[in-house]
Amino acid sequence: MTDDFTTDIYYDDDADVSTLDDETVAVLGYGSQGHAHALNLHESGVDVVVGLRESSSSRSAAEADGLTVETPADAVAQASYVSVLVPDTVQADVYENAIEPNLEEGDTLQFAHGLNIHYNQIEPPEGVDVTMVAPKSPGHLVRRNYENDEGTPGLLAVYQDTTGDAEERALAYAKGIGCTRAGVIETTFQEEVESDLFGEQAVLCGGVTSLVKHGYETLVDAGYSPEIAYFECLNELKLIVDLMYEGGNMEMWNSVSDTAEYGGLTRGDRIVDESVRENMEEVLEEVQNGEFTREWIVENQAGRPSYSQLRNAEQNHDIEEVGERLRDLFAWAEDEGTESEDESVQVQADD
Ligand SMILES: NC(=O)C1=CN([C@@H]2O[C@H](COP(=O)(O)OP(=O)(O)OC[C@H]3O[C@@H](n4cnc5c(N)ncnc54)[C@H](OP(=O)(O)O)[C@@H]3O)[C@@H](O)[C@H]2O)C=CC1
Ligand SMILES: CC[C@](O)(C(C)=O)C(=O)O
Ligand SMILES: [Mg+2]
Ligand SMILES: [Mg+2]
Repeated sequence: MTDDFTTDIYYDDDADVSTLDDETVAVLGYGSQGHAHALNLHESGVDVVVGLRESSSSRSAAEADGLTVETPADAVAQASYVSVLVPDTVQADVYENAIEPNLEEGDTLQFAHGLNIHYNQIEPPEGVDVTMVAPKSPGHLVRRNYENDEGTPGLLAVYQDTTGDAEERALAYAKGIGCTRAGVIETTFQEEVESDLFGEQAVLCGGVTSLVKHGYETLVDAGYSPEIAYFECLNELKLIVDLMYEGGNMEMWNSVSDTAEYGGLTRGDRIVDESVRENMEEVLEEVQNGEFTREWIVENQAGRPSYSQLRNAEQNHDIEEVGERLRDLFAWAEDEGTESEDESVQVQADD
């Protein structure tokens, strides 16, 4: 742990995976986060059981990876530590039907995102610990980083500590999935949920795709070739962000030409201007006052009509088709799939 920051940050030396010796960890779900947590914990020496529906399409993958698979209810019944890694929208239902009836006093109920606890969709009983270990990364990279002996930063929060060991146990889990290699920041469920929802909506997922599409459309509508617009506004973004990731904005500014730096510094704030900042504040308020989560719950209850429509529009945007054709021609292009797509990007960055 270091004292240099505004909050506690934990590293490998602060955690001990053997805290979970003699315990079974149930990982519910084998999707993006679930497969990464289950495999990383398993390879860290933790006894893991994966909880999946009988009909689950992920069952064969988990079994092929050498893991024991049970139904969610049976997995919880066998375990003293339950990691809830099914989608946020089904967690309340899975909790009611499979988790709550099988929880025992002293068990740990853990999340990778605090939405259902923070917005009161799940109300855990007294007598169990409720914690969160939230990797700040897509699950496939949590797995890849672990396999490469690297770590993934994460957040840790304790919502309810009845055993007195909640923090120590969550730290052991965080080490088991590789997060303490990179640093685990102590937080609260509220701070994790609100900052995560804001970040993915305004900057990381929503903001950046919108910026890319607007840039691409502006060039194509002005008569430039879609291929050039794709490389300029989407492909090169990864290379620019790699520099920001490695050394902050200054490393990026130092690497690009003076012309790019002057143009960016004088024009950037004209694009993302004060009105964008006001929009960001509105989006944050909708997260804080629960409006976004209420909307998302109703959208799911209605069968996701808007979500499906928006997803189709995104899928049918020209930039997808142009990008697919171009990526197929990359020298390192591999078979389809998240792993191979991730690989291809990595090779490009290393070049
Ligand atoms: N995606 C990410 O990288 C990140 C996610 N998180 C958080 O991690 C948690 C998990 O998210 P994520 O990994 O994206 O989830 P996924 O959508 O990838 O989870 C899919 C898995 O959940 C199973 N599942 C779906 N519905 C049910 C159900 N009703 N009952 C039992 N199992 C079910 C699926 O199996 P089946 O074949 O049965 O459908 C599959 O194994 C969420 O809280 C999320 O906010 C946090 C940080 C990043
Ligand atoms: C940025 C999206 C994320 O919050 C994540 C990968 O961290 C998510 O919910 O998937
Ligand atoms: Mg998120
Ligand atoms: Mg996130």
